[in-house]
Amino acid sequence: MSGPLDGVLVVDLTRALAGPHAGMMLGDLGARVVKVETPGGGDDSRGWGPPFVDTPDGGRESTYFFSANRNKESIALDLKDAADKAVLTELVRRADVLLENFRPGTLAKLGFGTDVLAELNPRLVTLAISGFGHDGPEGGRAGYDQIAQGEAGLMSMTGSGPEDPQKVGVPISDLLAGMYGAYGVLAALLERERTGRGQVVRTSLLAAVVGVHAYQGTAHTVGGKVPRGQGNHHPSISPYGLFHCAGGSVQLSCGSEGLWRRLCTEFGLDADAPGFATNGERVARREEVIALLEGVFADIEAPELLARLAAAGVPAGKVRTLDEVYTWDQVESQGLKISVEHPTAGPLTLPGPPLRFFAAGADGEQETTRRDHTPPPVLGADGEAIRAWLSGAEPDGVPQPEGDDVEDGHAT
Ligand SMILES: CC(C)(COP(=O)(O)OP(=O)(O)OC[C@H]1O[C@@H](n2cnc3c(N)ncnc32)[C@H](O)[C@@H]1OP(=O)(O)O)[C@@H](O)C(=O)NCCC(=O)NCCSC(=O)C(=O)O
Repeated sequence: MSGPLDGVLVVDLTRALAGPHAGMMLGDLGARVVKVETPGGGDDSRGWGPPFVDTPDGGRESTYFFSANRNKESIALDLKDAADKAVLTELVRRADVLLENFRPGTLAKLGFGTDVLAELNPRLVTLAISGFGHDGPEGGRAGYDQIAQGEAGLMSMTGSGPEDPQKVGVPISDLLAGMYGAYGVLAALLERERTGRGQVVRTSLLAAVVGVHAYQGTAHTVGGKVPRGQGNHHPSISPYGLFHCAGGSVQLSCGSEGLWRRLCTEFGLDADAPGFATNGERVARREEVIALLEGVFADIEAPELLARLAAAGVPAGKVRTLDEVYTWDQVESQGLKISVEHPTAGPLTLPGPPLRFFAAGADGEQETTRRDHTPPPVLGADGEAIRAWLSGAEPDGVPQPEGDDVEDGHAT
């Protein structure tokens, strides 16, 4: 047992980041994920770099590819070739889930439209990720994260102000589309338990960003505002943001009046001063609040300031660079750093899965989180074993999901 999705077979036709991230999440949960790649170059992201890791055979592996493909097997299939299409057909018959993030219409052109997939395997759950939706006035439009972050409004709310739109430092629309996609897949698998039938789940980079507009969305749809970038301060809470101090800066957030009072007590300020006593007043005077606090913090070094904020119980922290994140013992303690041995690139440290599982009972809690992570695959490395498995001539040692007897065109 390697996770809650043990025995689930996922055929992952995705490339780049959005779809592969969904596949990786399902693999983290214990599903067997078979990644189907184009012969020759494979997943486009295998060519995205630097950084690359040089391998002893004179090749190289992309660290970008490593970010979204742990816990997967790889088979190279030319989906424009009849024999390779037959291999995919056999995989689809056995699969529980199929993932794709082609331009809408591409998979149908390759001979695997949703009608064909449903006929091959009525229990199949298909996740299709597009740029902007499969239908609607701009249905089928191609998309990459950069475009989606702009088109879905995220860049207009990020940055120091209206003249300075900024994208988030990671391809967040891809990652969210992958996450929403995996979440949709899990719901469809649950529904399949009741109905016996799979279904097609669709999301997009656009939907993923709109799905997290949160209070900025309702500030517009209900409040009539058009939120713009406000740098590192919050539009509706004060104080909440990045504050300069002696030789650096710290972040702090007072999301309740109690926290504001604790902050004021610690630094000798009057929490009830006219114009500052309520969050609404402080938001209206955000710049004055920032100036007041930065005046007090001007002579206090960041480590001392953080210690005082922690002692006062005010949520606070620093702005870490990734070298500081990955050497932080708290990150390690949460399983957020894993080690795998890559067949050509050698030992790799990778960001770890964000979910942990615990069996809780009278004896306490026992962690059941998957630990047997496998490295991102070399292109086509598992092709021979997968073909042998599909043909029934499985050599010893080939991993096989539980319950893979094929009945009525689906895995049982
Ligand atoms: C990413 C894309 C813009 C790329 O556009 P395209 O290059 O036009 O991709 P397509 O999906 O249409 O596929 C290109 C061609 O490759 C062919 N193709 C693909 N796989 C195979 C295999 N295995 N064998 C043979 N041929 C193949 C496919 O049939 C098409 O052929 P022809 O039809 O003959 O040309 C689009 O796929 C897209 O909008 N996807 C949905 C949104 C998404 O996931 N975007 C990437 C997020 S990652 C990201 O933004 C980031 O990391 O940053």
